[in-house]
Amino acid sequence: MGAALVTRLLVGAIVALFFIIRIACETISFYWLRPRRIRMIMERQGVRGPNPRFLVGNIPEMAKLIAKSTANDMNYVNHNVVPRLLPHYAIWSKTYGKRFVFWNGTEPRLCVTDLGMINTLLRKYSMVSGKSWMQQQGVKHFIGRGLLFANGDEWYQQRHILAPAFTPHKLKRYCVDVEESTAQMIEKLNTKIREGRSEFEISEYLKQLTAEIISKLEFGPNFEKGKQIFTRLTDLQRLSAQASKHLCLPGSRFFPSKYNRQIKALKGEVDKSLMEIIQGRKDCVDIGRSDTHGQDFLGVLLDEIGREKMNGSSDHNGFHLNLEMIMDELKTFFFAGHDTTALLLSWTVMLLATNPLWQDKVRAEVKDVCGSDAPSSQHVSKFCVLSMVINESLRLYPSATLIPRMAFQDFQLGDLLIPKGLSIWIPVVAIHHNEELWGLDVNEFNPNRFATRVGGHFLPFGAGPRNCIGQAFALMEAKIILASLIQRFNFVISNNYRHAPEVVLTVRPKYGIQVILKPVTA
Ligand code: HEM
Repeated sequence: MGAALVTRLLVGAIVALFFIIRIACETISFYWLRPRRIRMIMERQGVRGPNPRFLVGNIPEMAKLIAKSTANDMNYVNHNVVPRLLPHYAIWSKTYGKRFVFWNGTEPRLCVTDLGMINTLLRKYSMVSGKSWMQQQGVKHFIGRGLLFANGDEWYQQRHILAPAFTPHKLKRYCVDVEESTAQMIEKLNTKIREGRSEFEISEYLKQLTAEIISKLEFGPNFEKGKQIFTRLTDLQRLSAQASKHLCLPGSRFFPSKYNRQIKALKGEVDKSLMEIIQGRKDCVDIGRSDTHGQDFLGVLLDEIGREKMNGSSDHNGFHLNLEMIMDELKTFFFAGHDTTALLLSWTVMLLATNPLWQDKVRAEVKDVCGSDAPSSQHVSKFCVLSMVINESLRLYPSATLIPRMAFQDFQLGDLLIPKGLSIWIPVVAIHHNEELWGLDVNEFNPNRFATRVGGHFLPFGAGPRNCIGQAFALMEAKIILASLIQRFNFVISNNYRHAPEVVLTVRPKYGIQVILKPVTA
């Protein structure tokens, strides 16, 4: 009896020791050996960069540079934003050349601006590269395993399941919601003007508008509840944005720190409310109260689960959608689909408010195309000048400053061997402001450059199979909203506007966009 107990204890101790040694080895490999190996491989190929510090890499240096470059507003509305938004890129690309490696904590990141390499990476290697562990950890509590952060086969199957939600027929349907919500916002603005107000912080209105629209797209009749949930999700996004500061230390995500506790509590609250909507919609069909899950995005996803149940198998190579994943997709699409579009609209209003000649040109086009009708999906394809203006806005202020990809296996990219575990960063905002690609007026607002097709150096929606799934919808939505605004109002930039773009996941105006609105008289 005694001997058996001792044997069991001994076996237990050996197993525990085995696991401790394994975890220690994995930690050493992950935090030290692997990064060292990647650094050596890249140095052998002549790619260098700033020296990283243990565990924190170049994060403190980047944080310091950004704090300095964004400490003050820009002197006047000028669009030379790269030294302000990516000061580390501006300095390191001068010191180390067009491609260099820097370290986000223990994650090595190769910065690449060569268009041939970018094209190959985004188009050819979409299955063997993707979002890194560090990035996934940063958004784990916020949007989880939805399309934006999924990788490999899981990403591929999700993309195929979600594509039917963005057919031209569905987009037209969603536009009815865009038109309705825009009309309501315009009415709100008009009421305030009638009450005597003339200055508006327009980006706040546009954020609320796009949040309402994406909530309608996702939840249809349940959109008001969806909107409330998404307010909490925005708080969660703000907390998650600080993740890189909190994830450098090994195991830090397990510490019961104030940050970790706050994030978990908020996530619990958001998930519970979302699950109530999802389950409610599903129950209606299960108990026979309704024979359809609905035409909205949630309906498309629940239909997919219903189809799997009926067929008894998945059409997607064994990949199964479940309610948890639906929740992650709903959060992902809210995150990816409302702030980005609101920012496009806000920057475009700012650009038109500071370029009255272009504002007049767009207004004349809207009058030509729509007459006195409210802009709608049927007008969208006829807005040529507006399209050029939107593209120029996306060039100067792309919501996504960077497109990241981590290599999941070794592969050849141009003349470089990319080792497994190396992250590749495409600095979109720097490419969009590159004089060699765009000409001497690169930092000026000149929509005429989009009068003809531009090449692979215009990347506001990414490229290749992993490009933005919502691109067509975002552009339709933006055109309807901007055309509606410009049809009804003249906008002039207010003296209170402070030009201070900053990056908080996306490129945003630090103090909003203050404009003076005057109703257009016929
Ligand atoms: C002006 C508005 C928008 C901009 C500038 C934008 C930009 C982007 C970019 C650059 C990517 C690629 C990210 C990468 O390759 O890592 C992306 C992906 C994505 N976008 Fe958008 N987006 C916009 C609007 C939308 C809208 C309206 C939706 C949804 C309704 C949406 C949903 C997504 C999703 C789900 C992905 C991930 C696609 C995948 O990985 O397969 N986006 N977006």
